[in-house]
This record gives sequence, structure tokens and C-alpha cells, in this order.
Amino acid sequence: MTWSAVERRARTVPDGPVTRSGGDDGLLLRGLVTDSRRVVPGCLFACVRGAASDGHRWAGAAARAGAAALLADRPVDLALPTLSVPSVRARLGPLGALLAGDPADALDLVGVTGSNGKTTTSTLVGGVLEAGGTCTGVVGTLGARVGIRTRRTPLTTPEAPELHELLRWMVDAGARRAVVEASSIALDMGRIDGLRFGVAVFTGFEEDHLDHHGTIEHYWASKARLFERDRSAAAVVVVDDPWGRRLAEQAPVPVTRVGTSEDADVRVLGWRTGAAGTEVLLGDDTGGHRVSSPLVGRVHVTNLAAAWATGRALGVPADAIAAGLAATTPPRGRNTVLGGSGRPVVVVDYAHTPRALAAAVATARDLCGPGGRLHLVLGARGRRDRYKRQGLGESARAADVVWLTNEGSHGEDPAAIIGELRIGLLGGGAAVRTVPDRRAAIHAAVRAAGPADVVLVVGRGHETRLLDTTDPRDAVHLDDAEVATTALIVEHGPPTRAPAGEDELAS
Ligand SMILES: CC(=O)N[C@H]1[C@@H](OP(=O)(O)OP(=O)(O)OC[C@H]2O[C@@H](n3ccc(=O)[nH]c3=O)[C@H](O)[C@@H]2O)O[C@H](CO)[C@@H](O)[C@@H]1O[C@H](C)C(=O)N[C@@H](C)C(=O)N[C@H](CCC(=O)O)C(=O)O
Repeated sequence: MTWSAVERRARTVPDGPVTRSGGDDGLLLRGLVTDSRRVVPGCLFACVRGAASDGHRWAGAAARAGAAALLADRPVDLALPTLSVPSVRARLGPLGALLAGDPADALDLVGVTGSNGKTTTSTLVGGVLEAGGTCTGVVGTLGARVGIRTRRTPLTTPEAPELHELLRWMVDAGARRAVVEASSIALDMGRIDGLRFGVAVFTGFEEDHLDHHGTIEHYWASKARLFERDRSAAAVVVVDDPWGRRLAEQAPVPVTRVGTSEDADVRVLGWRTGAAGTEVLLGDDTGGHRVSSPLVGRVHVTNLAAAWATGRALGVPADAIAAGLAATTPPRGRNTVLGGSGRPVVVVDYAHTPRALAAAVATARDLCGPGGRLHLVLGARGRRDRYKRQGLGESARAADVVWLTNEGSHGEDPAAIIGELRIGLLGGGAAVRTVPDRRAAIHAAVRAAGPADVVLVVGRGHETRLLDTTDPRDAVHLDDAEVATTALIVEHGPPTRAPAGEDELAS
């Protein structure tokens, strides 16, 4: 892309004067990079001011690595062509799009936001759109994929330049639609700037990420940004909580209301869930529709309904939507069911907010056999959203035995984190055991569980790295599902009956 085209696009952000120094109009730039350690020769290096560091400090390193030009919002003493702008961050979206060849122009986009359920709903919508006959890319917490190709991503919603690069990769692989998980932090930091969604989906809301947002109203406002006219053409909103109803009222775009209430446009008329999956009866203006899915848990009922509504909003036929939902396999670490077959059932889930934990506990309770007890393996991540710990403890009271453990202390004192979880458990009826080593805690819970019991392991879901210091290089491999699988074999031996997945659906 030429330097003059970059300058023109930079000027489309109406926040003040843009000045260019050095470089011919025809200077060719290859890619937009925000990290000096990832510079590719000939790229435009954007100097981003962050919380931990300031990209302007790294401009020299970027130049030495081969960057051809700079984007800066304060003076940089370097003999490199430079575009000086009021805000670098505000231009990462528009310039990321330009330097990736505007891939979003070739895609119908779906954005998914919400405190819980983003990954599952994005995966379901991807499955529905594929079943409708359109090659569809998906990017979110579990990485990016299109067809059978996958790529790792460091964040749920990547920084804008990487996001546009991923969309380019999807278009080149044949995608004509893409589903993007939009975190509130990403919305707040402009990571999805330059994208417009055909449909934006809201899966629900509860207090989270206040370390970043400061107040719940700021958190809410960041999410609500996705539903403004410059971002989205239409919305699918789960209205089962008051925040969803508030969004449905305030969104300036046409809204499809999804949920159990009578005024829902896509209404949940009934559901049942068990170890074999979930069935939902939905009603919309075309009548009643029964959908089934291998996903386990009542929490997925509205995720399935939202995916249905999104498919309908994008013109996918009802039978294709139903086929897509039935064929979509559960994302890793989202109520992943292990064991059963004469041994206890183990459920591994990502729940890390009080409400998500309450839902995960309810799902696990449904999976207990007659007289079975529910064991919960619970921790909380260090240096993040400390205010949630007491609420997690309160939600944990609904278990029979709570195994308090470490979830990656990130330099905090693990015993102090456990102490804060314990406060929420005070006065509850659950027996509480403390086993700080997570691997040992999972083994102990699985060992203590009988064949009718369920062991629910929450907090990390798909994550495979556990960190107890502030240095990411100290992270160790620890995969909850892997540990639970080993524990089941060590403590209870191999399966003796048909696997849990072949059981009848429980009502
Ligand atoms: C709050 C937040 O989102 N921070 C992100 C942000 O950090 P920052 O702005 O403070 O950046 P910084 O580390 O100070 O560095 C400033 C600039 O200098 C650059 N740099 C830095 C060092 C160097 O040697 N060379 C260099 O060029 C950096 O690349 C960056 O451009 O920009 C960084 C570079 O892209 C991100 O890695 C970092 O994400 C951190 C790691 C993070 O943990 N983010 C989480 C909270 C997050 O975004 N989560 C959401 C929510 C998920 C959910 O809903 O569950 C997500 O979308 O993933």
C-alpha cells in the first residue's frame, strides 16, 4: 500500500490534524505492526501508548528491524518517514483494514458480545452459517479458524491490525462470512474499529472486567457500543436478564429479542439437557422448531436460541440451521463432560464469574445420579478482578463439597486468594477442603467421588498454561481436562459401561 493512500485513510478519522514528514507518495508499505518484536521489513510501525509500555520508545528498535515508516502521536527523533496523528490507537482499525486490503469488504460479519457465552455462541453461529452453505471464519477466545485451518490468537479479540490480517486470511481461504467475538475491552480499546457487522449478538451481562473498566456502567457502555448504527445493521439480544432488556430498548438498530419471556421474537418454549446434549423447542413467526445439540447444560439454551435467531436474520433456512446446531461440537472447556460409565462424571468448564458458576453448578447438579453428590474444584485467577472472589464463593455454596485450590496466582499469595473465596462460602452447607496444588485437588475430588457423583472443575476451561509469578516465562503446562482424564483412570480405572454421551437425555 502506498504512503499517500495510508495518509488519506489516516485523515478519515476526524480527531484533528494529520501531518506527514518524509517519504515519497509512492513509498510502498507492507503491513501494519504494533510490536517492535514482530516487525517485518517494509512495514508501518504504529507507536501505541499502553499501560505497561509506550510504543514510541520502541520506534528505534522497529527501525532497526526494518520498519519503513512510523505512525506516532508524539514526536519521535528518528530519520524515518512519519505520519503524526492525534491518536495512533484510533487509526489502528482503519489502517489495519487498508494494509490488509480491506478484507471485511468481502465478508458479511457477525459480532458476538456478552459477559458469558461468547465463545459458544460464536462457534454455534459459525456452524449454522457453514450449514447454510457459506464458508465462514470464526475468531475468538479459542483462536481463529476457517474450514480446517486454525491459527492461535493471544487475545479473545485481537488488536485491530492482527484482526484484519486474520480476516484477509479467511477471505483468501474462501470465507464469505466471519464471526468475531467482541470483548468489552476490545470494544473499549478500538480493536474492532473499521468493522461493520450485519448482525451483532448479545448473550447476557454481569459484572466483570472491572479492573479494566472501573465501573459497571463503563463496562456496559463498552458492550453497548457494538449495537450502534455505525457498527451494526441489526441485533440479536438475549433478553432474559434486565441488561438484555435495557439493550433491546436502547439499541438504535432493529432488534430480534431472544429468551423465555412472552414478548421474545425467538421464544424458548421448552428445553431439556443431559449428558448426551440439549434439546430446545423454539417458537418464532414461522412456528415451532425443535433443535438439538451435543452441547451440555442449561446455560446453552439461550446460546442455541441466539444462534438460531442469527441464522434466521441472515436468511439461512430453518432446516439448515437445525442441521448446523446439531453438527456443531462443543468448544473445548465449555461444559466438557468426561467419565461416567460406572465412574463419576467430571465436567470441565470455563465459568469464572459468579453467575456463570451458578449456572455451571446447576448443570452439574442435573448430571448427578440418584443420591449423587456434587464436588466443585474452585480457584480464582490472581491479579484479576479480585472483587469477584466472594461472589464465586457464594455461588459455590450450592455444591456438596468444595475443593478450594490454586488457579494461577500471577504473583499474588495463593493462600490469600483461597481465603477470599472462603469468605463467600461462610454460612453455607457445603463441606470445604483446601488442596492448594490444582493437580492434586482434581485428583482428590475425583478420588472422593462415587459413581453417582459429579466433579465440576471450573475457571480455566480450554486454558493450558498456569502461571504463579508475574513472569510469563514461568508458566507451566496444566490442562484441567487432561488432569481429570488421568485422575479418572488412576482413581477409578477404565470405563465399564457405555460412555455418558450415549445415555438418554435427562429432563
Ligand atoms: C488491557 C489490554 O487489553 N492490554 C493490551 C494492550 O496492552 P497495553 O496497551 O498496555 O500495551 P503495552 O504492553 O503497554 O505496550 C504498548 C505498546 O508497546 C509495544 N511494545 C512493547 C514492548 C516491546 O518490546 N515492543 C513494543 O513494540 C506493544 O506491542 C504495544 O503496542 O496491548 C497489548 C499489545 O497488543 C496487549 O497484549 C494487552 O493485552 C493484555 C495482555 C491483556 O491481558 N488483555 C486482556 C485483559 C484482554 O484484552 N482481554 C480481553 C477480554 C477477554 C474476555 O472477555 O474474557 C480480550 O479481548 O482478550
